[in-house]
Amino acid sequence: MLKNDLFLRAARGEATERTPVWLMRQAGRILPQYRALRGRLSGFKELVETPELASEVTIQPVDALDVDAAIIFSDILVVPEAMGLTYEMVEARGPLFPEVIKSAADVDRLRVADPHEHLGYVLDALRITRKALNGRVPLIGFAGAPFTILAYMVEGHGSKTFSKARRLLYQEPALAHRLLEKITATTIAYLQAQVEAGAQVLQIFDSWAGILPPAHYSEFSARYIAQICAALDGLVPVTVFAKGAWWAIPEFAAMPCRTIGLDWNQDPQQVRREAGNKTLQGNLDPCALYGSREQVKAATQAMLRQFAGGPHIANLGHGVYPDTNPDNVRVFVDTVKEWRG
Ligand SMILES: Cc1c2[nH]c(c1CCC(=O)O)Cc1[nH]c(c(CCC(=O)O)c1C)Cc1[nH]c(c(CCC(=O)O)c1C)Cc1[nH]c(c(C)c1CCC(=O)O)C2
Repeated sequence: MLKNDLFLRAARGEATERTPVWLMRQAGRILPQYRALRGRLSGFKELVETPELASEVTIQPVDALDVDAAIIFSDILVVPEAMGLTYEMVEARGPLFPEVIKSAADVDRLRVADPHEHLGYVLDALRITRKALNGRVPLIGFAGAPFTILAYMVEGHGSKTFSKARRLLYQEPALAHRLLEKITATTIAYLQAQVEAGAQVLQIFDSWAGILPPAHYSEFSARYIAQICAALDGLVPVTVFAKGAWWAIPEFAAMPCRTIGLDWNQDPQQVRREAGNKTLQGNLDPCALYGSREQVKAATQAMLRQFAGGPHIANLGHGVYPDTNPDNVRVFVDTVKEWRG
């Protein structure tokens, strides 16, 4: 059924004729066709909540960049919204929650969302996209890790420190756990529904993992990611990407996930030693794409060399930055495709 199943085979740990490649945040502002469509709409949320349009921008990078996987166009912040906390996407600023979680009563008011009732627009986008892709490449579904979602729900917006969210872990750990449990229950049902709707791979984004000390990371984040992986075990391959949490690799290695995502600060050989037989994904520095074509090619080859010795899915170490020249993204993709380690 799949014409290109390189990603799925690499995720399962099978040998592939070449390394599969895609980019986190490939659907979005690096593509002029995305910006053109986005410019005709009222805002980001209209795009996310209109399944036909979300599907269109999901497929744009498959056409324009020739990547080996599509990632459904959505956002991790649809989960807090489904639980009862609305977000706004402020132009040139980022996400904003007009109301935040401050007290036990706030946590009590949140619901464990039924994905069919509250996230039907994402499930519809997955169904439409799966059909439109017609087996060209696998479709990735995703969600934020519970801690990263808590960070936005408590802080209310992006932050360098997320100190309000981190304060909660010290001052009211029991309340933090109650919130994390509700987010986890919602996320499990949501990811299972994504698979039913057509997602063939799932990725969990723990974008703010790196701000926690290791002991807090185990207690407030890894523990819930493990529950999610256990609930999805046997369904589809799951990738865990925890930016900055280099110390947590042995913990991820013990989870029933298939792939571990690396950021650009991590050493692939070191991770291979700690991660057993997992597939590794990553990890070119997104800023390497600001170089010349020759520099991009050399940096990509150097990255590929570092992943020798086990299954690898090539990617950046975090999402592609909006001001990246798509021509250089093509050089990255083509260099991976030509590589025969
Ligand atoms: C932390 C996080 C968010 N969202 C996401 C994360 C985890 C990944 C990461 O760490 O980068 C995940 C996400 N957000 C988006 C996708 C779409 C699929 C893809 O990867 O191409 C994915 C997988 C679309 C988006 N999500 C957002 C945009 C840009 C909004 C626009 O088009 O105006 C897109 C394309 C907005 C967004 N959404 C979020 C922020 C902080 C912002 C503003 C900053 C930014 O623009 O990157 C929250």
